[in-house]
Amino acid sequence: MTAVTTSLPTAPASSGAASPATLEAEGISAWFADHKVLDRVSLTMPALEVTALIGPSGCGKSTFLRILNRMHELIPSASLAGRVLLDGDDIYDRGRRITRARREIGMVFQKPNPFPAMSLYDNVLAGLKLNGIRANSSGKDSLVEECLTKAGLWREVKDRLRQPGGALSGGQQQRLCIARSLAVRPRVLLMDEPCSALDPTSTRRIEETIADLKEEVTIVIVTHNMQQAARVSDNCAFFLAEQGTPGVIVEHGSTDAMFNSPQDSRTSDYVNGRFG
Ligand SMILES: Nc1ncnc2c1ncn2[C@@H]1O[C@H](COP(=O)(O)OP(=O)(O)OP(=O)(O)O)[C@@H](O)[C@H]1O
Repeated sequence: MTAVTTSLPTAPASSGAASPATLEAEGISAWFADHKVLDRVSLTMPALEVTALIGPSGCGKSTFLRILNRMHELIPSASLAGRVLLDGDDIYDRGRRITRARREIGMVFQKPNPFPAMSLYDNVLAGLKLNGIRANSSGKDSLVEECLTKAGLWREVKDRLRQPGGALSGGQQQRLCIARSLAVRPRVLLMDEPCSALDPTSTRRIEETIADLKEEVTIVIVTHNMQQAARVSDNCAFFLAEQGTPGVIVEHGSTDAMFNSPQDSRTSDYVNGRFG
């Protein structure tokens, strides 16, 4: 139990985790200036499950992921159409704060990005201040332990919490970033190729962390690694942008079905490594 409190009206309760939410994308199209890169993409990403977004380079997976937590609109030339519903509420609703969407729907990036000179302890808590969430010191201590434990890093770092974030290995840094994301109690965690900069052992460690986290938070992961998609996800969506056309979802469904009995020959070719 933590003593985290917040000034935000919709913030997580003073103790316990926020509940995982279902995320639904409805008819998402996206542009960079007049270049259309996604065309009417719809996908349900169920709570308590891991959804993998797969497909060749440039088909719009990362763009789609950034639309899911309102990061796409940070790019000056970017625009979009469609809706994103978090347990039925449109995150793009005019009355809804952008910071709320980014807190409820966290993001872990390809390259671990801890604050290198900041202590491990402060790295975990870095998102609290940004989100206007207050905690007393015992609340902070327990939150740091809880998030590092969930991220699978606590045992490795519990005796050196005052060391800088930059002193960790790449894989540990990525788990630190996961702990930092968890500290603001997200309901969904988006992961954009979180293992692509990591060695196989660190990759396996992150995959174990993902498996442990899915009871806590809905996970959507972009990966180029088909073995990884098969290992970590419950559902997959296969994106494709053919011959300069905008990206679409060719097929989506349970990971088992996508890998063992795909309906579309392009899905079969992709998951079996015949292109991309
Ligand atoms: N900031 C940007 N400005 C202009 N075009 C962009 C920008 N970001 C992405 N694009 C274009 O949007 C399209 C989709 O890119 P995106 O990065 O979403 O694809 P992706 O499937 O995630 O690729 P990868 O697997 O290589 O990361 C590409 O044509 C890309 O060149």
